[in-house]
Amino acid sequence: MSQLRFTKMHGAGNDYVYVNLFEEHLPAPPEKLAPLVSDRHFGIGGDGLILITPSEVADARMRMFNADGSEAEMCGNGLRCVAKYVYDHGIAKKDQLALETGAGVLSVQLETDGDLAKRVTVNMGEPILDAAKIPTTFGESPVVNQRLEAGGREFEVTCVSMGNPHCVIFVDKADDELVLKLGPQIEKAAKFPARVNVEFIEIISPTEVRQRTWERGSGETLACGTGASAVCVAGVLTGKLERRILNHLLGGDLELHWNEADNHVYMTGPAEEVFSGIWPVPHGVPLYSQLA
Ligand SMILES: N[C@H](CCC[C@H](N)C(=O)O)C(=O)O
Repeated sequence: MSQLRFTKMHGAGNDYVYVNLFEEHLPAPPEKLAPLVSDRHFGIGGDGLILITPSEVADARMRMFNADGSEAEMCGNGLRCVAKYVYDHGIAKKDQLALETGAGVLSVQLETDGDLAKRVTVNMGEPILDAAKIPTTFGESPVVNQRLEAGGREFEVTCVSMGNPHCVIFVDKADDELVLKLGPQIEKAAKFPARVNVEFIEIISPTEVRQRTWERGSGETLACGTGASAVCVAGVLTGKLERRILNHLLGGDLELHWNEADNHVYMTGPAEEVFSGIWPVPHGVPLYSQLA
């Protein structure tokens, strides 16, 4: 019987199953495991699977798989938790880490309390505003206040990539009709060849917003760190927000700053370890040992 040792962590309620590949070996392809471990009734439960692996170019590498098994280039809440895990478990006992992601090697600053990391700031790098690189099929760049039709309604959308694609929509009320009905339609809209994460934003003030998120490959999550970063950029591009904002997400708050000096976005927020365990891999999963 194949087993998988895992750690459950969350960043502002965006929870993932983490596997430390410095010590473990995956018994099966991650894209097959992600839907199974993410199942909140028949599995461990989470928004997806995150692998923490050795890196040739950084203190560690993060690979992130959504609950549907699709691999994403970057995960903001996930990277804060990876940083905390790397520090707390002694993989690299430094309060400034370099972490390899699908969006490049990113630098991370930890606020520690003795042996444990409490809050984490990620330098998310520069936003990608070129339409074709987001990717979207909108003609002009940057993609600001473009019209998108979904569910028989028309929206003004602003699109940004933080290594992964985001479609930001400023609304009066981010209700279930928008998030749960239109979110999945926009996620798969033809304008987004790689699908897209969708952020519905209520503006409280030029420095404060409330966000609900329909995530590519995972559905509604309690928080989305790359999404919150994209919202900060979209807010500045549309003239609605200042460069430094507080974002209230369902699962907690994130602080964002799109720094004019270096054009980098900085995201600060919590990272929590919830529990560790051993998951017996169910019969029928195509194990590597059987694929050989
Ligand atoms: N669903 C996203 C990946 C997770 C992003 C989010 N959980 C975050 O904290 O950035 C995508 O397919 O691009």
